[in-house]
Amino acid sequence: MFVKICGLSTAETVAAAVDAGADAVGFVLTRSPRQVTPDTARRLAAAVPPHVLTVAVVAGADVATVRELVRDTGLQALQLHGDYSRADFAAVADLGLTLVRATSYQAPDLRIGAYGEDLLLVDATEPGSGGAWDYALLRGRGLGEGWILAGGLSVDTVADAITQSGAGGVDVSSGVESARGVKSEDLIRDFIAAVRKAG
Ligand SMILES: O=C(O)c1ccccc1N[C@@H]1O[C@H](COP(=O)(O)O)[C@@H](O)[C@H]1O
Repeated sequence: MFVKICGLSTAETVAAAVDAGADAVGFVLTRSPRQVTPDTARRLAAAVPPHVLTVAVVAGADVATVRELVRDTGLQALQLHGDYSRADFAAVADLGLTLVRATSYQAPDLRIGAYGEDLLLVDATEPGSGGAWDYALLRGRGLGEGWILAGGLSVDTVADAITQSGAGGVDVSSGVESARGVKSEDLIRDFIAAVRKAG
């Protein structure tokens, strides 16, 4: 089971996620209570071992801005939330990053690779809001191998969410915070332990 901890902004919480066994860590480069600058993302990611995927998270910016944001960060993956077309994905393919298409569970084209992406992240309608949804809606929908579930997951709900949805990975932001935008090292550890137990 693939686990991504998103919205990290301090060296301590990045270390907690890595030490607890996260497969990926996300840095939000777009308007959010968790927003970090590209410089901060680069500094934080430099301390992450290469086996942990470092992900730039961007929502709604045009392709030129996306390219500018990730330039020089050294991050390994790009997670795009919003109304991006197949042409937009093609226009960032040359960056050589692992491409993550983040989309709502209500959107069409729920299949890995439909836009040339490497990973499909299926989220609530409002990314980063902590809003949960009916994860069972996606069970048996044939999304492809290893799609990632997101939206309102927490230590208490993640095991059931995995069972209900059949997802091969999970992503969390709000559910590992002590206050909006403030990550908790204990919750990060507890969340990853809950996923490992379930998976
Ligand atoms: O975390 C954010 O603030 C954020 C902002 C803009 C786009 C995506 C964001 N995070 C992603 O949102 C989902 C679920 O978050 P939550 O657990 O419901 O808070 C996840 O994919 C994050 O990567």
